[in-house]
Amino acid sequence: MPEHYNIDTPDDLRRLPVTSLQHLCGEIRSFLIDHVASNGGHFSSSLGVVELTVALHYVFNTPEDKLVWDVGHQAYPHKLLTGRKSRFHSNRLLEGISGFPSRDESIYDAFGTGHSSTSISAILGMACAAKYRGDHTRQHIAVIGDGAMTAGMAFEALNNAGYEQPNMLVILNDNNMSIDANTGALQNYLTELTTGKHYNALKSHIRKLLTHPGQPANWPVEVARKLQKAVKGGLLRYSNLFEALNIRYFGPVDGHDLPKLVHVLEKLKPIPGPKLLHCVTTKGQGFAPAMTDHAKWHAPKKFDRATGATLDADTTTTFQQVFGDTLITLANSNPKIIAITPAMLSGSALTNMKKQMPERVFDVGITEQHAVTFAAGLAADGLLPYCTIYSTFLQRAYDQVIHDVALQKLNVVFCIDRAGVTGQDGPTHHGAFDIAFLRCVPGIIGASPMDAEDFRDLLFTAQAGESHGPFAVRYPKGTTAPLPPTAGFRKLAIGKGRKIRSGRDIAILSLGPVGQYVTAACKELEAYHLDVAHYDLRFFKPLDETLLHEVFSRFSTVITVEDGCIQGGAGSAVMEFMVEQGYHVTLKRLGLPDTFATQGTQQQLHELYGYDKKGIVQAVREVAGRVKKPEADFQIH
Ligand SMILES: Cc1ncc(C[n+]2csc(CCOP(=O)(O)OP(=O)(O)O)c2C)c(N)n1
Ligand SMILES: CC(=O)[C@@H](O)[C@H](O)COP(=O)(O)O
Ligand SMILES: [Mg+2]
Repeated sequence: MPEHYNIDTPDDLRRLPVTSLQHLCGEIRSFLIDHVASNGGHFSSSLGVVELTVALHYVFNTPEDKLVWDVGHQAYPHKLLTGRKSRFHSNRLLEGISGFPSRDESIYDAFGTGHSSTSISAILGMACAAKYRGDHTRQHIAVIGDGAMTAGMAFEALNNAGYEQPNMLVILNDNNMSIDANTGALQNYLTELTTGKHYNALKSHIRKLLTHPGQPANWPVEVARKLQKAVKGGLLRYSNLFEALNIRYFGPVDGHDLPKLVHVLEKLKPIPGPKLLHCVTTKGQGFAPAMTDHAKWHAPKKFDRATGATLDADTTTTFQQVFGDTLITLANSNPKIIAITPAMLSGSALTNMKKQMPERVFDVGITEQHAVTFAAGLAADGLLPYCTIYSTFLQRAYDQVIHDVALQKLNVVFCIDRAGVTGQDGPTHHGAFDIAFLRCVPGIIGASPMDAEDFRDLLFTAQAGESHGPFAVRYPKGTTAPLPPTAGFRKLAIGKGRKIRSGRDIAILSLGPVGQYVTAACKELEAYHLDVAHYDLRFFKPLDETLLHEVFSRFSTVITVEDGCIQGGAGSAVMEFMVEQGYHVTLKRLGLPDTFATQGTQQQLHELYGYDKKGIVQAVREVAGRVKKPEADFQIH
């Protein structure tokens, strides 16, 4: 940030002459590039809205006027201008500031975001609240991207806004990109609007016709007036999607032309009712590599700012790679397999499959609810969809999982990516709840692999048999030991776990890759003369009752470990079994406590919440009475 401008708050900004603003934008960009180059984070969306952010805080009276950033991954310039410059070095770090707007963090963050397409509903709520209170002066602004605009929620809100008619401004930040290429008919429509093919051409034809020197003079005044009214109220209105919803459409405007933006926003300010300003920007503006390879620069890791080369390139195998490769292999031998992603094509490692078999991969936009019901439709017609959704985003489609898939016993494979803590995106993005919200759904099969081989086998098993209804496989973001070179597929028995290690003193039941921590902990516990048995549950539904009977009849102390919320999770399922079967043993459940897990690296969070190797060793020693339990289960200093 510019030392000589010394901008800490929008008030400082508003004291600058409009002519200084472009220079300030350059300095903000430079700061952002430096910061993300050394720390990683969301990048190109923020670079794309620098001018827009400056213009909004310049023209509107934030924080009194309300400003909501959709998704919030583009809000870094907003954070820098609203008092968080000095703390920005801690962005996304444990105990640092959030990478997204957060009401806990700043009065300038009118609404917390992280998940997409909530901004119009939220700002409409605030605008209606102001109207209800009789406040007709406060301004309400939502900034939403073209990707976020593809979601049903955005249209539900527009539908409502066009009816309620409160004072609000939606800024459609159209950079013609989602994380990957934006898909869907809306994108084509927006491109038509920006290139002026239809709406703007029609507008100017009509204007010409009505102002033609000869014509109107020859028409009776009344006829000309009626014609004008009809054209504006009908033809023009219904040729624009937003106008048809009773929302005044303005634009397109160049979102990097700062004086123009300031001028347009000033003009829009006094216009009552809901308005939409179509703003065209370039994702990654100001950093050449990010302006071309958009997907790569959406949220890069550390990089060399001079060359754009990635630093600390990760060469380890990830669950995502295993998923992408396995699905291609399975699809090659099973023509029924179809992949679906709601706008997370590269994040879900489906890019190669899309290249190899484009007609079998559907990127349906940011539409989790639709994605699930679309999968249900494909399944109802005999295909086998692998519906790949991040755990946190699946929360949106809960009713669709129940009503459209499970109730109809349709064969949909839910590939639940980013299960467990996801890291620096923090509480909005952790996959904490899927076990708890899925395991109460009748008939669903729910599994989580401990390693890459098991993962492949589960994906194979989900298509290798008779009809099974919904089959969910949850797996985390990140690294796994690579597959053995000769690994073939094994069909796994549904609802069967496995014994990893025998032991006499205590049994640990784990679900998913955290089983690796358990393996390491059991070894370490030998040094404390504790002989610990380890079982991999593999399935959280149905539970392996035979295995559980064995465990509860042999051990008086049992610990469960999972990367998910404790309340309602796999450990809770085990506890229900124990109580229902009349076993009386000491049971300790490790996982995420009853709080929204904070941000930090995955490793830091596993440690913080006590289910990494160290936490497991500690828990075993505590329940075995070898060490005293600390005061609190977990603490954030
Ligand atoms: C409900 C939900 N689904 C998916 C995502 C992941 N996601 C974050 S940003 C993004 C793309 C948004 O595109 P757009 O709104 O155009 O913003 P841009 O990245 O282009 O600035 C996606 C898919 C999310 N945050 N929330
Ligand atoms: C803002 C958002 O929702 C995405 O950009 C998300 O941060 C991607 O997460 P991954 O990096 O784990 O794909
Ligand atoms: Mg976009």
